[in-house]
Amino acid sequence: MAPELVPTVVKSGVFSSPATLPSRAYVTFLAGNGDYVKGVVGLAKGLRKVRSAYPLVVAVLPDVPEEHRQILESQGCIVREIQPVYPPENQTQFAMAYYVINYSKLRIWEFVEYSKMIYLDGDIQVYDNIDHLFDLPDGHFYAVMDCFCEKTWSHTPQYKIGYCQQCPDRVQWPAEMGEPPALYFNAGMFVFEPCMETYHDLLKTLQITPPTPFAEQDFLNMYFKPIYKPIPLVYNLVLAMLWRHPENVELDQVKVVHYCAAGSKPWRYTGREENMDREDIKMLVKKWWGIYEDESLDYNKGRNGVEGDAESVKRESLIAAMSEVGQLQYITAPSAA
Ligand SMILES: O=c1ccn([C@@H]2O[C@H](COP(=O)(O)OP(=O)(O)O)[C@@H](O)[C@H]2O)c(=O)[nH]1
Ligand SMILES: OC[C@H]1O[C@H](O[C@@H]2[C@@H](O)[C@H](O)[C@@H](O)[C@H](O)[C@@H]2O)[C@H](O)[C@@H](O)[C@H]1O
Ligand SMILES: [Mn+2]
Repeated sequence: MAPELVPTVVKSGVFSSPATLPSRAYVTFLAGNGDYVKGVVGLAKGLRKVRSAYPLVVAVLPDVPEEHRQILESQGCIVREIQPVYPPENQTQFAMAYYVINYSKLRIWEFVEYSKMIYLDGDIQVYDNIDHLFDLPDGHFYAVMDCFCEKTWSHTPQYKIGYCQQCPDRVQWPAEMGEPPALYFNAGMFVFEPCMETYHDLLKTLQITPPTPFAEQDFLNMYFKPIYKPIPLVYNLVLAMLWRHPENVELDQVKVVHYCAAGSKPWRYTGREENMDREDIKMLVKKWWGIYEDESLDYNKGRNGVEGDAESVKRESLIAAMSEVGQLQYITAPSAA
């Protein structure tokens, strides 16, 4: 009988036991009793397909029904209930009502049992392993730059003059309009460090910040501007880039797709909205469904769909997380025979 391989972490003076491993996790946000839960199930299965070493935490608002929470737990998600976060009472009419609930995303800064987290919207799918982003240097806020060309931006000066950060030379920012807008990220995906001090300061700052059309996305851009670092577009393809800036997109290199364009949510896709009849959109929606419907990707199923026991699943992700530390060595356990 082959000796059992037992992983052990070489004592590097940093991690003496699994309990002190740097805990990392993906996190997403779920509100309401509607169909976004399908997006989160798809995301959980997509992360499993790319064999991520880290769990997916789902921050759920109180209005997410128990049935949906159980579906997520059955897919291996860690479900954490959060309370809503509202912007200052007297001005909510300025934020697109649809987006107001997204301020509740700010609760994820209190998940301090994790040293580093990658936030992903529920309408995002991960098609290549991006665990390496957890190794980005601490002290920064990493996210992909957004695009200003969709009608959703028609309230902004940059939209009015046709300026976009994705192609700053197409329409020069006129000197008479002062500084061009600071680099602005899409808040559907970002790498951050939970921290109670930051969390309390975020909420305190929010209470004196009038809501704006892109709600928590605008707020996060303002708040993290000093430490924001853009990361390549392959980590969050905002679909509008395909028709607004095709010269910036190499679709076969894209690791993360963000189904945020109107009509692009795969679980309610009809193909009738503008741009939704494009071949690349149809391919990306089909790709999302391929994962969502793949039963071999259900939790506790092995690579070939063979039932894997929960222990083996846990050990595999612990080994992967420990190998992350780069201190992992295998020793052969004494033969039991
Ligand atoms: O009814 C809703 C609306 C939003 N969300 C969550 O909030 C995120 C941000 O909303 P959305 O992705 O629709 O915004 P977009 O990226 O399309 O602007 C979603 O991905 C979900 O994770 C949700 O759970 N239920
Ligand atoms: O609450 C505001 C939202 O703002 C962002 O979505 C926008 C942004 O991507 C625009 O650039 C698009 O034009 C637009 O369609 C899209 O809704 C985030 O994706 C989402 O997570 C959330 O923060
Ligand atoms: Mn989104």
